[in-house]
Amino acid sequence: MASDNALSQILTTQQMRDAEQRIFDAGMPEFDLMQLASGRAAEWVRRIAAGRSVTVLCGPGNNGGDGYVIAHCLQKAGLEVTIVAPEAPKTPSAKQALALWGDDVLTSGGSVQGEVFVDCLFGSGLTRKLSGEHSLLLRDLAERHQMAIALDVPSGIASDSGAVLNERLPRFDVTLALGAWKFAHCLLPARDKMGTQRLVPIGVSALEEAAVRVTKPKLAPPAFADHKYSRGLAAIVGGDMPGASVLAAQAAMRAGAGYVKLAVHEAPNAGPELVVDTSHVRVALDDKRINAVLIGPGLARHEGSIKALETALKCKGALVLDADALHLVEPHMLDPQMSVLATPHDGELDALCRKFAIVADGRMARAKALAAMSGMVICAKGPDTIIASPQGEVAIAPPAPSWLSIAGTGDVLAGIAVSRMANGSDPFTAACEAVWLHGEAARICGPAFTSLELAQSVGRALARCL
Ligand SMILES: NC(=O)C1=CN([C@@H]2O[C@H](COP(=O)(O)OP(=O)(O)OC[C@H]3O[C@@H](n4cnc5c(N)ncnc54)[C@H](OP(=O)(O)O)[C@@H]3O)[C@@H](O)[C@H]2O)[C@H](O)CC1
Ligand SMILES: [K+]
Repeated sequence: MASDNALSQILTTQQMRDAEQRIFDAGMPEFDLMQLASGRAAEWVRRIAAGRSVTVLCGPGNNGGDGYVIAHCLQKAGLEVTIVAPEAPKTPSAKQALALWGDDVLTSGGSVQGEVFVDCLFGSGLTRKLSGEHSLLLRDLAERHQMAIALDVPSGIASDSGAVLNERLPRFDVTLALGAWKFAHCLLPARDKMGTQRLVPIGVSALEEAAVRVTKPKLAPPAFADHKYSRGLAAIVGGDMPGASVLAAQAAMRAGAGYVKLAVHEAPNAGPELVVDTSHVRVALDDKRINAVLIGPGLARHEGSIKALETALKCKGALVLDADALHLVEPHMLDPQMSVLATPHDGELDALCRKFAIVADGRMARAKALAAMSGMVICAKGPDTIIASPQGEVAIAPPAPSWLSIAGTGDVLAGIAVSRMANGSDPFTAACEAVWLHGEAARICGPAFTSLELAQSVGRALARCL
């Protein structure tokens, strides 16, 4: 498992430096690590270039040092290579790398006509926005080549926040992350600049406190002796707009729970496979066998909804709060003994942060602070979904199809999550599993699907995790 975690962990610049330091302390000289990292990155560039000429833009730090080594490896492999370096190397390893290259270096890019461009101007050590001169050089070279590859982090992007510091930065076709993922590889707007991403492993070990990328969960089929209650009973509380809770239930039935019950005051037009309980929500939820409850999708916001939410909160078990429930819940209503997962989109995250008096910059900081303050696991959903636990764990979803940007997909996500929690997953694990299954269901659907089709694909997504 440790090696799996090392490949999915997301490190800050400081954590990356500490990890490198541990490698140096274990006896590897700094320049050897640069040669190892750059040699492996060069192999990616060589395959992508497929015989085409390569231009490498080198900066003054170790990202630039990597560039000189990559250029050297590619030249040795027989490719035509040009280096543009507006500044001389400053670090000892970058100076050694220039010496290894030992050939001409252009200080401006005006006359360069290559086919594949590699950006090694700045990487994780970028501390401020690019100067006008650097920004223009980068854009100009990227535009004059057929394709652009960024080494580690594209220049002009803040590694720890994913902020894009300059306007009109190029969009890269490929980004090669060195040693570990950085937050910029996972968060918008940076991720949108990076094209296809590949991780170049260099032997960094797994860090217990590191954030991780959500990876495919390993799920088990039901045991031979299992029955519907041992697999988990999930109750979904519907409201004035029952369509949303039907979508959640359709997803929940395919995500692991053995029994999904929809509690609504009026039976919706749904298939015979769905168990609908139209008794009062107090009666419907008064069942000790219920393992997890979802409330929020289609609930509406009125006195009756608050009563339903209070009833759900009295169940004392596992709870998923979504949509309207996130607007209705108040800090004093939450019992610290409960396992609660909240699945807010950006507007709902804002509303929750106001209620819990959270003041923090950026979605990740807000999700982490809200989780710590409220005791809930927060799944801040969006194109770069962030999952944060009260204990400080953080997971970020890998890219999912942009076709998910339709109404109803949030209801499907909440339905998967409550099913996983009824099946026994803790809220943080359930959120990671749900996010992965949701993305995979969208990939199975292909372009332009409905939310019901998405819910109906969850079973096939789950099959890929067995
Ligand atoms: N991940 C690994 O295990 C390895 C990574 N390597 C590579 O090293 C870089 C990080 O190298 P580092 O030297 O820390 O940083 P950079 O090369 O990104 O640049 C830092 C230098 O640039 C100056 N700076 C910062 N921002 C700007 C700016 N906007 N304009 C001009 N200059 C800037 C900074 O100095 P200041 O004092 O001026 O701030 C530094 O001189 C990582 O990305 C990998 O590519 C290694 O190869 C080993 C393995
Ligand atoms: K770079």
